[in-house]
Amino acid sequence: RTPDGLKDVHTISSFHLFKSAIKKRGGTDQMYLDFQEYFERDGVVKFFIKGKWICLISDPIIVKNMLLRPDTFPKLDLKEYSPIYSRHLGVNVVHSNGDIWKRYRRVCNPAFKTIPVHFFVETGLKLMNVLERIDNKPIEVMDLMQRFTLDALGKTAFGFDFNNLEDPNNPYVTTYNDVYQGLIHNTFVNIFPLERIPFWLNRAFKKIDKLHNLFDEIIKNKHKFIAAGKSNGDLLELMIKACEDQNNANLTDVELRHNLSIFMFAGHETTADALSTLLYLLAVHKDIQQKAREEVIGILGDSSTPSAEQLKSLKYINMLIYENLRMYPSVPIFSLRKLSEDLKCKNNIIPAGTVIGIYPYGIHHSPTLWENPGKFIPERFENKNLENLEFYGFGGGSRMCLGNNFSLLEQRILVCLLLRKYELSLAPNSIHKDGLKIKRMTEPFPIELVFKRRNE
Ligand code: HEM
Repeated sequence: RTPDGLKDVHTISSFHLFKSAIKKRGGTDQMYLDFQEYFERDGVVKFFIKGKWICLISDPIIVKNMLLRPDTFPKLDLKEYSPIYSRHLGVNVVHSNGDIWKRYRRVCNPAFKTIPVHFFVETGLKLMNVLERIDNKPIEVMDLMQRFTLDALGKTAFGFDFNNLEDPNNPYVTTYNDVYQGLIHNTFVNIFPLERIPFWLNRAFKKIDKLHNLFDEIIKNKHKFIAAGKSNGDLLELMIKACEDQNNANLTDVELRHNLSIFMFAGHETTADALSTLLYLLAVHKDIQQKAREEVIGILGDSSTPSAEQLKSLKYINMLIYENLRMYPSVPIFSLRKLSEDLKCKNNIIPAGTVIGIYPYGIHHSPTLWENPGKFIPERFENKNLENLEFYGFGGGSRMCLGNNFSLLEQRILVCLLLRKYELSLAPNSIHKDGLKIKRMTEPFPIELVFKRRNE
């Protein structure tokens, strides 16, 4: 039954959600089109999932206010949402509140200050080797980007090589994918109440525990590595060292594991999706692709890989990255929050206790906030202060993305390497020739691109 306070908020029916999942028409773009009238008029719609009413908020003023007052709009305890998420991610820096969150941030912040860029370059060069072997034939980029970002994140987060680019079927990758593709990012698991079936849940827990064993082993080895006086500069090492600071409370190995798991959760698919849609946009906007290439060649000169200084100067590439994230925000719904007080949203008063999801797609595509929101126009971000734009690709306020610079660097490096060497175009007869077709949430149907070697 709908609670009284939510009666006037428009409902996306469970049948609609089900139909979207089955018909593979569950993209966040289609959801916005189907319910744009209500998002624009009320700034909120609701749906029922995992035994809860969830309100999706797209009103920019309310969203700004929510992000500036995290104590009034705390994150939902994962235990209340899903046993699977809770088992894998525990209490971590994304889903915690108050003092626990502050304690985690004190340990994580210094780790993200010095990002070991060379790992991105090394992994990027490995990806170039894969492309070299393909030789002008169409290749599916979403899979390729997933493999690249997993390898890059494994190395930068804990100095571990998943080797997904060279050997995608190795047991580490399979163990990881069993949890992420099979459970965490699986639409059916997220829509249907499978977690209520004890047999199914037990099997899911076994897969999660297997991945935990791998992470625990990595943490154990890292302690030994540091004790031997060695250094690699990855996030795990920097976090362990930050714990040694007297002002920081020590994190237990389980807390370290929960936070490393959330870095994988928050940083792998997000960057892979962003890179895939960006490469697609470059492939279909040849003029923009050429302008971006000219910037890369102008700044890099003869060097084949970018230095940290050169990366800072890539202004146009940065604009492309932001505009891509505006059009295709790779976090389509922010981590859920629970209202600690009633919330007035235009004509509705949403009662305290309601679960809320911030919906950036609705803000980024609102015709009242952006001119021609469906068009790829990187110049929107030229000389603009991001705070003055209704842009929430990386969140906002004190809970803003901790890995935004990490991801920006990773994306800039890969775009540089690719544009310098290849000309990108959409494969002939692509289903995306009249616009990107999204299958579920932010996941497009496979995108085949041709990487044609340039005559330098
Ligand atoms: C294109 C890539 C990425 C996008 C679009 C993105 C987006 C976001 C967004 C929207 C939030 C805010 C969520 C909320 O308020 O509920 C967030 C938070 C966060 N992100 Fe990212 N992210 C990306 C990459 C990464 C990477 C690579 C990492 C780490 C390796 C990372 C780690 C985090 C963490 C730890 C938080 C939580 C911060 C806090 O609550 O204190 N993200 N991200």
